[in-house]
Parts: sequence; structure tokens; C-alpha cells
Amino acid sequence: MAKSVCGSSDLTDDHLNEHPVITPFTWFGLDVGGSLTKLVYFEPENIPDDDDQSSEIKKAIRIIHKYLSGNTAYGDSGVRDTHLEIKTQLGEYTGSMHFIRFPTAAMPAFIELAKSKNFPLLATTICATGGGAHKFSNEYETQLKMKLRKIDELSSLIRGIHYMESINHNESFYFTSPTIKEKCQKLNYNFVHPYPYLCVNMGSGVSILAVTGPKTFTRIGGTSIGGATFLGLCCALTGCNSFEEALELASQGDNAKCDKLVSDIYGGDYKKFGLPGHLVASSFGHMMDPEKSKAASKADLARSCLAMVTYNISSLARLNAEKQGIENVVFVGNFLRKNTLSMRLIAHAMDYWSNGSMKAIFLEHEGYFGAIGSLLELINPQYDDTSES
Ligand SMILES: Nc1ncnc2c1ncn2[C@@H]1O[C@H](COP(=O)(O)OP(=O)(O)O)[C@@H](O)[C@H]1O
Ligand SMILES: CC(C)(COP(=O)(O)O)[C@@H](O)C(=O)NCCC(=O)O
Repeated sequence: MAKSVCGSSDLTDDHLNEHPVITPFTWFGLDVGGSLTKLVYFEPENIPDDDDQSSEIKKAIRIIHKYLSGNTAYGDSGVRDTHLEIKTQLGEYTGSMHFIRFPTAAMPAFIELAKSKNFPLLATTICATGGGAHKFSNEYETQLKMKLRKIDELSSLIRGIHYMESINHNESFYFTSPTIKEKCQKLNYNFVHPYPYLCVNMGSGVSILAVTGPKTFTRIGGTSIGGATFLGLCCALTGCNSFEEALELASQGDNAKCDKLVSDIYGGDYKKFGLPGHLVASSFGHMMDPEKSKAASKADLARSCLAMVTYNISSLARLNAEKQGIENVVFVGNFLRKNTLSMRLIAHAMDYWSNGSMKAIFLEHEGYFGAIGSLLELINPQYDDTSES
């Protein structure tokens, strides 16, 4: 009989919520986001020999384990982030958690790949979160004969964060002197007494949550100007084709070539209200001047996009934190992947505009927490597509 990752295949999802049956073979958590799909895969150290299984299933299990943990690239666009791999214990099993991502636009190719690797033989149901768990539900059922058990994405995110924090002492960090390259240091943050904190999830769009306990949070805001805005604008303005390319361009550019600064308007600082001359007064404000527009390079344009999106998010984060009386703000999501520049800009902006009262905290597993939370539903189902506040 085919196994379900959430239990035996002859149980309905309702039964699975009450009595999860954990099988040590196909432990996946899926997070299908607006830009990227994240797959967290747990590989147990010792796979017990289960006599109940047909040799066909055993063979498929071996192939999948070998395929996932033996490769770092899958199909045309799947990537395993090997630097994030971590040893942990799930249920009674010790093993490794692997982190894999691919563009959500490549979902049809992923479904074909899953078919070719016999995934459906192992799992009739897979725990999935993110908007795509809803959007692709029919495709999984008709093409793969797999059910997506839908887990609420923000609950999954918070669960994933708290789990990672509990197993990885080096998960959270902050920056000191973020704007001074020679002095800037990345230091471990002690997350022992975290509540309340603000969680800012910088994905395609941005959700802002006030987290008051291990399982209690409220979504207090958001913005549509997020990671996909940065990448979309960069592609439109510079012709770049990837996030990596956009970041590389941004790292070489100067946003003052595109943005109007306070000093462009005041000739210096606007002292009465504490606005320094180097502050951006108006993002892309120089672009209405034909000469300045012509002089701006692709790198300058990319840097302006990055600065605009980053500053806007950190402003919203600070205002929401202020409103809630919260000092610690945790920034997650793949917009921060490889994006130290934005992290340092956020760290500086949060510190500067709060007069040192707020701290920006970042997490190593950036964009994978939703998928981790989804995987944890196997062990202890909590959030079957319900939101919590
Ligand atoms: N390889 C990549 N491809 C596309 N976007 C990426 C990539 N790496 C980082 N990003 C950034 O991460 C954002 C998506 O973040 P993520 O947390 O995965 O959100 P979502 O769940 O909406 O896909 C993108 O909009 C982009 O800014
Ligand atoms: C709709 C979303 C929760 C989807 O999550 P994502 O895939 O972007 O991580 C997110 O994009 C969002 O919160 N957007 C901002 C909507 C708003 O408050 O304006």
C-alpha cells in the first residue's frame, strides 16, 4: 500500500489531524510561495527495514533518498542550499534536514520530475503551505495523485522560526555598526526571551506579524512592495534576468544617481526635523531629469530599487513596532537571501530612526521557515489551514 507522508493512506485528513502516523520515509514540508517554492526534506540516519513494504516501494525510497541527498541541483532550476543543512531529531528519528528551492513558475517541471522519481508511490498526501498549496492543489491531485494537506502559511512560518531557534543556537544574529564596513560585525543574538517580537516576512510581498507567544500572533500589516517588487522592477529597468544578477548590479551602483536626496533639495541637512542631507528624500526623484536619467547606469537603477524597497519595509516595520510597543524586530524571507546589503541598511535604519531603542534581528534559514513549519505538521498537526490571532 502507498504511504502517506502524513499517515497511512487509508485515513482521511481529519483522522490524520487526530492521530498522525509518522513514517520515516518521505518527510517533506512544502511552501509554495509567490516567487519560490521551498521544500524541506528530512533524511533519517537509519531507515528501518519495514517488512510490510513491497520491494517496489523500497526501491523507490532508495532512489529518492539518493537523488535528493546526493545532488545539489535538480532539473533546470532546483537548488539545494547545502550550507543550511542541519542535524536534528524528528519524532524518534535522528537525521538531517535538507533545504531545496526552485522558482514556483517551474512547478509543472517539478511535477514531471516527481512523477519520474515515483514520488506518488511513497506519499498520497504531502503537507504544504503558501498560496500555491491552494493554487496547485488540483494539479497535484490530477497529475500526481497526491493530495496537498494545506497548512496556514503564517502559522507555519512562526512555528518554523520557533523550532529552528530551539535546535540551532546560531540561528539568529544582528549587526553592530552596520553602515561602517570596517567596523560592522555580525553577532549571535540570544533569542531566549523573545516575546513580544515583530516578524517581518519579506517574500514576494511583505507580511508583518506581532508575535506574543510560541503559538500566538496577529498579522498587523503588510505591503505589496516586497521582494518581487525589487526583482520585477530591476528586470524591467535593467534587463537583468535573476535575483543574483539584480543583487550584483545593486552592489556596484550608487542610488544617489537616481534618488533625490535631502541635500539635493535643501543643499544640506534639514536640521529642524533631523533629516540628514544623505537621506533619500524621493526614490527615483532624479529620473525626471533627462540628463540624470541618461547618466544613471543599470547598477545605479538596481541600487535605487533595492534601497527603495528596503527602506520602505524598514519604515513600516518600525512604525508597526512603535505602535505595538515592541523593541525586537525579526526580518525573514528570501528577499534577504545573500542580501547583506539590505540587512545592513535595515539594521541601520531601525537603529537610527528608533534612537537606538529597536533591534533588527535576522535568521540564518531566511526563507525556509514556512516549509519547516509544514514539515513539523507531520509530528504534531496544529494548523490545518486555520489562521491564528
Ligand atoms: N533565486 C531566486 N529567484 C527569485 N527570487 C529570489 C531568489 N532568491 C531570492 N529571491 C527573492 O526572494 C523573494 C521571494 O521570497 P520568499 O520568501 O521565497 O517568498 P515567496 O514565498 O513569496 O516566494 C523574491 O521575490 C526575490 O526578491
Ligand atoms: C499575500 C501574501 C501573504 C503572500 O505571501 P508571499 O508569497 O508573498 O510570501 C504576501 O504577499 C502579503 O502579505 N502581501 C502584502 C499584502 C498587503 O498587506 O498589502
